[in-house]
Amino acid sequence: MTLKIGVIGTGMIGRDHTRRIQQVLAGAEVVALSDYTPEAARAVQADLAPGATVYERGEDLIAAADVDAVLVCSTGSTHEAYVLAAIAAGKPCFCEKPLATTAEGARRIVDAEVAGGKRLVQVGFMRRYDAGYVALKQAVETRTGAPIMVHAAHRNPTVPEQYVTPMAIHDTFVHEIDVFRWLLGDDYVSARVTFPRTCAASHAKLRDPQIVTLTTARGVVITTEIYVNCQYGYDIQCEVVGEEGIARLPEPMAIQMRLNASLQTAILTDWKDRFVASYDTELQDFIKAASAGTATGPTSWDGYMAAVTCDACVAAQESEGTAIAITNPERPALYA
Ligand SMILES: NC(=O)c1ccc[n+]([C@@H]2O[C@H](COP(=O)([O-])OP(=O)(O)OC[C@H]3O[C@@H](n4cnc5c(N)ncnc54)[C@H](O)[C@@H]3O)[C@@H](O)[C@H]2O)c1
Ligand SMILES: O[C@H]1[C@H](O)[C@@H](O)[C@H](O)[C@@H](O)[C@H]1O
Repeated sequence: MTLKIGVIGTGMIGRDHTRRIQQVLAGAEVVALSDYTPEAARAVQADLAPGATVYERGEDLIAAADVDAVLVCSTGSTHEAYVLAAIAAGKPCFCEKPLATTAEGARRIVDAEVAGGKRLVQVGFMRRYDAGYVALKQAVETRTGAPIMVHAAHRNPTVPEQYVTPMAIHDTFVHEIDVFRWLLGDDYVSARVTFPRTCAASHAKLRDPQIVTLTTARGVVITTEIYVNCQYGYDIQCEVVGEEGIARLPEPMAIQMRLNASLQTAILTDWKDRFVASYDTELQDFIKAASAGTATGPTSWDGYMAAVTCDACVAAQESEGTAIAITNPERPALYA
């Protein structure tokens, strides 16, 4: 059976996911497209999915009889309503991060999915599918002894002008928030943010870089440098210090060169290249589960816990240097 997918939001990532479904992955085809700007959907239709129907409204795409499953790739603030509509229609739904822009919104999705009694939502936290993070998790679980500290960095070369201080949490650090919960099998109890001096490449509404310190329920302290104007490349670093040893996230594969009296390897500059294989694997996983009428991978609960943690981190930005407590509500049995 070929899973018939509808894609809502045909901007950068909606286009890229349509390409991978149409040209890379097995078992699915894009039969419907929708975007707030219909020309954007029609452009993706022309380039990648000539057989797809273009809908002016995402709600109509979700309701369409020939759409088996939905990808929500629109602007973050629109995710909640579309995911709730997909759950109401009983259709599996892959939602790009964030699941919702508020913790309350993400909780409404959790409650709707729990009320329906089965998993229908996968959140696009693709790092869990990255071969390097999978190997790191295995090393932490079997080799390093119990983790004590994590040192991490999330560096982007530049960001657009409209990127402001809280986005370093909601848009960027949200990946670390999810992947460290998964890596350590632990939840957060507090967040603190400190700001070094702002770099010259930034602007008045963006304090960059910043350092976020998360503490987990088991007492692991995670420090992450978020530096989104680092200039030199797209660089994701992570080192876990355990009782018996240290495990480090591998660098992306790169040819090592001996040239002009120096030893060189290139550093990637675009997040799409850094995680290209993980996007493929996460969506193939979605196709497999959705073909069986359900969902797998990162859950609505993970999306909700990420939103709760984001809120605490933004509060921590606003009260620079102060630890903000994070409460962990009881996890519903559906996400055990
Ligand atoms: N997992 C990742 O690494 C990753 C990477 C990039 C983006 N994202 C997420 O994907 C989402 C989209 O990001 P993007 O970079 O493609 O942004 P984008 O701005 O390129 O595309 C967003 C699209 O959504 C459309 N849109 C806006 N409101 C809409 C509505 N109500 N209904 C339908 N369409 C609507 C816009 O017209 C636009 O075409 C964001 O939530 C972003 O955080 C995730
Ligand atoms: O939307 C992007 C994307 O999620 C990248 O993975 C992240 O590195 C960027 O900071 C963010 O702006």
